Amino acid sequence: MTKFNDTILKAFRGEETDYTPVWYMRQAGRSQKEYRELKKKYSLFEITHQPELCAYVTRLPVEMYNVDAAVLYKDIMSPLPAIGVDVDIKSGIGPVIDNPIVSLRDIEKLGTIDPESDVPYVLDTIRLLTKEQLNVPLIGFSGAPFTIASYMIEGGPSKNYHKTKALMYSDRKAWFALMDKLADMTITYAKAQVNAGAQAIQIFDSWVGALNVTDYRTYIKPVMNRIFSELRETNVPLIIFGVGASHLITEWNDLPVDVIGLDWRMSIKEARDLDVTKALQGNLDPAFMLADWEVVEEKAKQIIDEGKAHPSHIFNLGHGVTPEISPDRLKKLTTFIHEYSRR
Ligand SMILES: O=C(O)CCc1c2[nH]c(c1CC(=O)O)Cc1[nH]c(c(CC(=O)O)c1CCC(=O)O)Cc1[nH]c(c(CC(=O)O)c1CCC(=O)O)Cc1[nH]c(c(CCC(=O)O)c1CC(=O)O)C2
Repeated sequence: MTKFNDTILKAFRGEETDYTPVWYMRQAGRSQKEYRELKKKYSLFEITHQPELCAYVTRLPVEMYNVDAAVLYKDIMSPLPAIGVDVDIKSGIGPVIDNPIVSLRDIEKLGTIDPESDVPYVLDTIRLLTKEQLNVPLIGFSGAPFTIASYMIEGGPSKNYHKTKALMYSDRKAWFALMDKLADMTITYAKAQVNAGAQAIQIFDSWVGALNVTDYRTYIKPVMNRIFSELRETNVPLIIFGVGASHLITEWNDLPVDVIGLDWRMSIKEARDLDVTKALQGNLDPAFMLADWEVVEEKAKQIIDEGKAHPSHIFNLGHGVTPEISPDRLKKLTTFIHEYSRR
């Protein structure tokens, strides 16, 4: 195995690096033909239950693109069965929950996660990857309470989160009970990933941008503060990410996180101009990946240049790699970022 490359961990911690490190959300998955072949035989959950296979899927983009980190292949819904939520991932739809949460009674029935007995395969995959296979750090992750709750309440993906917001606005007791249960799950699950070997944790609050700032402060910020404060004990870098959440970025800057993941709606410079002090991750609009290479290169240069002026920057897309994006493009972009950013 070649020497372990910890560049991205330095960038996560806000230290200057020799070049801009890069990883891509959803770098493992449907954009790769090897993955699509596997999916003819196995579902996402079937892959994640087999550590050797799951480690292979996780490693594939690292080997193919030379990215600076691996991200554990699984879904934000993966821990839900452990707390008693029956979830299925349906092709072309996404996560589906047949018995959505409607009341405090449903919330009180939710259990707690014991990672060693409930998701041993996740921990085994991490051990395999970090002890034997990877020469770059492994990023573990968990969904955040609002985003997970939105699937549990809506029963699947949603455009407007009306049922989720209705519960939040009308039954504070139920809402905070749900946030607390999901926070406990997130903390226990993320800590177990670190204990097994994960070297950074990203918390996906993908859909929290649906809330305004005042409601974020009232209904979400306290629970996010608790999650990150407790995860600080692990000493690994902590990343927060959300889509369409630029209006919440100064709220996130208050949280005990190391890195803020930006989607494409706000530039790195605009974030810095708001006095955001954390390391920044992002933020090429995945749509650019379908445009002519010259266009991609020009936009990537701008992001790298703005990132260099910031204490620390990690290149990523503004959201996950979509199935249409070609692996050749991802490889070319990774090489370009590494070469162009070298100091
Ligand atoms: O069908 C679709 O287009 C996506 C369906 C979907 C899934 N989870 C979901 C959604 C979105 C939704 O419906 O709300 C729900 C889901 N999963 C996830 C997030 C967080 C986010 O992306 O903002 C979310 C919510 C937000 C979002 O999807 O944009 C996270 C996720 N899914 C997954 C991974 C692991 C990985 O990519 O290595 C990761 C995390 C790490 C990372 O970003 O790299 C894997 C995953 N989940 C899923 C799929 C597709 C189906 C499959 O191969 O069986 C796949 C594989 C792929 O993306 O190609 C299912």
